[in-house]
Amino acid sequence: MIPCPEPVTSPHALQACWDMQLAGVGADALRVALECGLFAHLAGYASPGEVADRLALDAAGAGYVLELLWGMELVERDGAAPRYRNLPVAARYLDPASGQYCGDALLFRHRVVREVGAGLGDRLRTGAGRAANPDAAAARRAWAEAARTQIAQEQRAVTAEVAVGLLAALPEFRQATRLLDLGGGPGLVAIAAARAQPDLGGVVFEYEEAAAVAREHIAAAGLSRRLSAVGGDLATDALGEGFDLVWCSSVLHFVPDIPDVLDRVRRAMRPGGVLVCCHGELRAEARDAWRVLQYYLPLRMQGRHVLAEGELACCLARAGFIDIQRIDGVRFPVAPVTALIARKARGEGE
Ligand SMILES: C[S@@+](CC[C@H](N)C(=O)[O-])C[C@H]1O[C@@H](n2cnc3c(N)ncnc32)[C@H](O)[C@@H]1O
Repeated sequence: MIPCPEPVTSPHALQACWDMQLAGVGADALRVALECGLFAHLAGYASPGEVADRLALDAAGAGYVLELLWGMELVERDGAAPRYRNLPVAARYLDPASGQYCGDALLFRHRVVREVGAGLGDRLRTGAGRAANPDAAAARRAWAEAARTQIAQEQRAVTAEVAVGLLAALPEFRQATRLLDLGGGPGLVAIAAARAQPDLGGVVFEYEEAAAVAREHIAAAGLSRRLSAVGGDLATDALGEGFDLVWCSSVLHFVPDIPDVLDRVRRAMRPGGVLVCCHGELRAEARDAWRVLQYYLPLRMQGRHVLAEGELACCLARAGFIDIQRIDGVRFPVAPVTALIARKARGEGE
C-alpha cells in the first residue's frame, strides 16, 4: 500500500492552480448572464424554463448558467425543480434596474483581462506589448467614454462611498470649503463629498472631454453653484488655487512625472490643506500583492507607473507634504488600494 502522508480530505498542493483555471468559467458565466440581461428577470423566483422563455434562450443552457450563478452565490435556489432569484449582491449591482448597476464595468473588465491574458505570451517571447494609445485625442475620447459608463458605475457602486468615508473622517472636513477632485472622471466623488458637507464646493479637474461628462453629472445633481468641472491636462496645465481638500484616486499611474504633479498639487493647496491619494501599490508580501499584480498588468504592460509599496509616500515627503499617514487595503473597484493622507504645512505660504 502507498502511504498517504496527508489526510485524504486536505486539498492537493495543485488545488490553487486548478481553482485559477476554474475561475475563468465563473467569469464567462457572469459575462453571458450580463450580456443576456439575466439578472433583470430574477427579482422574484423563476425557473430556468421561464427565464429561457422570456429571453429566447435554450432552457437547458439557462439551467446550467443559473446553477453556476448559484454556485457563485449571486442567486439563491429554491425547490427540487429549482427556481432561482437574485441574492442582494446581484439585485444591487447586477440588475440593470438598480441605481448601482455595475454590469457594463464588469464586462469592460472582462474584455481587458482576456485581451491582456491573450497577449502575455507575445510579450514574454518578443517583448511586444499593447502600446499605450499613441493618439492623444483618441485616448482622451476613450477616457470620456469610460467616464460615462464604467468609471461612473464604479464610482456609484464603490468609489464615492469610500471617498466620503475617508474624507469625512478627516478633522478638517467640516471646515473645508474648496475641494479639488484631480482626474475625477464623471465627478461623482466630488458630488458625493459636496452632498456630505453643505459648505463644500470645488472643482473636478479632467481632460476637457471627460470634464464635459462631469459637468452633466454636476448639473443633474443640482450642484452647479458649488461645483465646476475644469478641462485641462494635469501634467502640464495650472490646477487652480486655494484648495483645502484634494482627492486623487487612480490618476498618478497616467502622468509622466509624478514628483512634478505632486509639487503643483501642493502649490494649489491652502496651508494646512489635506491631500488624499488612493492608488494600487505593488505590496511587498505575495498575498497582498496578488490582486494588484493581476489588475494592473495591462497598465504595466503599457509602461504606466504602478509604484512599489512606500514609493508614493516617499514622493509625497520629497514634494514637501508632512504628516503622511497610510491606510492599506482600502476597498476600491477591482483591487484594494493604499490611501495616503498628507498635509501641506500650515506655515507654508500659498
Ligand atoms: C482610472 S481613472 C480614475 C477616475 C477617478 N479618479 C476614480 O478613481 O474613479 C483616471 C482618470 O484620470 C484622468 N486623467 C489621466 N491623465 C490625465 C491628465 N493628464 N490630465 C487630466 N486628466 C487625466 C482620466 O481622464 C481618467 O478620468
